[in-house]
Amino acid sequence: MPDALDATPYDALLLLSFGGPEGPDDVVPFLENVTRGRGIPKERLKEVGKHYFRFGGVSPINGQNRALLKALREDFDGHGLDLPVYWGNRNWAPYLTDTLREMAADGRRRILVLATSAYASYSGCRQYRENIAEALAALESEGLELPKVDKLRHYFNHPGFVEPMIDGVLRSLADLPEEVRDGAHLAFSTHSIPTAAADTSGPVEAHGEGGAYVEEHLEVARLIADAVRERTGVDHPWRLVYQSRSGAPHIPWLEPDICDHLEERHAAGVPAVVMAPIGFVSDHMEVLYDLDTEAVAKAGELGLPVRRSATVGDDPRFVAAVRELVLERAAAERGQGITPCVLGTLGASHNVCPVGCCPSRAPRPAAAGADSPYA
Ligand SMILES: CC1=C(CCC(=O)O)c2cc3nc(cc4[nH]c(cc5[nH]c(cc1n2)c(C)c5CCC(=O)O)c(CCC(=O)O)c4C)C(CCC(=O)O)=C3C
Ligand SMILES: [Fe+2]
Repeated sequence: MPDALDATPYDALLLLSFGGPEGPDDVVPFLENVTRGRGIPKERLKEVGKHYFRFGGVSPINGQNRALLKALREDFDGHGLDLPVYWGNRNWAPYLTDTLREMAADGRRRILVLATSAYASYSGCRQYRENIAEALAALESEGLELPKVDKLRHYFNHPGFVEPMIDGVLRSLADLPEEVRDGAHLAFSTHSIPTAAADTSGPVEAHGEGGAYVEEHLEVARLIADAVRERTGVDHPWRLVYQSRSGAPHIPWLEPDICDHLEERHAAGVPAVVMAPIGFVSDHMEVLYDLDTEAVAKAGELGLPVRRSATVGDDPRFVAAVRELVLERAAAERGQGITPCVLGTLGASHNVCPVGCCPSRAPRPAAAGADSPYA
């Protein structure tokens, strides 16, 4: 039996995710949950509904989170880390508020949150913190004693997140026909967001052109591209591209779109492209539809060989990274500074989101940050 690991002061980990429909009847109510008050055109919603119906109305994201939950529990058990793991979502059952209520009933007092988003941004960070604040407010109105909730730092540059993606890109390259392999370009893809949201992502000092969102993705892309060059001896040109744009057409979002990029690469004579969805933690609908269906169809029209590389999912290295992140944060809370594990040059992201980090257009209370109304 290994020595027991210590997560004190934390008494639970909460996996916090997006949620997705689990059958055809769930699709419309799910999309209503996602888009409530967000100004998404009706046409776009109808279109996105079709993506889900194409897959029987089932998003793979919940199954992937169940697998991650199981892997985390097994990893913690196997390492003598006595920390229960719960799961709650923003947009579908199990809903965050219900999970937090259950955690409070189980007597959990100090909760650490792992969000299934590795980068800074309103959608990937503050919006989850707003969801935690809403859930805490609901518990408060029910007269329950509130647990203290913290959120893990952004893990985009943790080796347990980057290394499985390096292997994924290498596997995709190896899977391309030999005659186009060495000439292949790499397209690192992430969720497009409004440029205004990108520019104000991260702490105030990181605000500016693209903000922390673009900077962090460029770092991961560079880390993967460098490792691929080292391992193959081939310099594959790369670019950060975007997918899954929604919102009104007159509002600028990050570009280029992956499909436009494939067209442009093809026109430039590039013989093949590997699409690496570095913006996502698992192969959910944004990957299955926007890349594997739509972008692959575009490449087919062009006659451009493409491969899509793997996301981390429940890769054991990612699961171990979560354990390390928990132990790192717990030590920091106990005042025992341990050196955070990171690759590259940006350094470890903050443990506590500072005031002004990833602001929303309509300010709402957000928990688990320096501006939290909850202790
Ligand atoms: C940055 C980012 C991530 C990555 C970080 C993270 O993972 O959190 C992400 C993940 C996801 N986005 C997802 C689904 C959707 N996102 C939408 C809409 C939007 N996403 C946005 C951003 C992001 N989204 C934004 C700025 C909007 C516009 C409306 C708004 O400001 O809120 C819409 C509405 C319809 C449409 O696409 O227009 C849907 C259905 C799913 C579930 C997939 C599944 O079911 O398997 C996942 C994991
Ligand atoms: Fe999204």
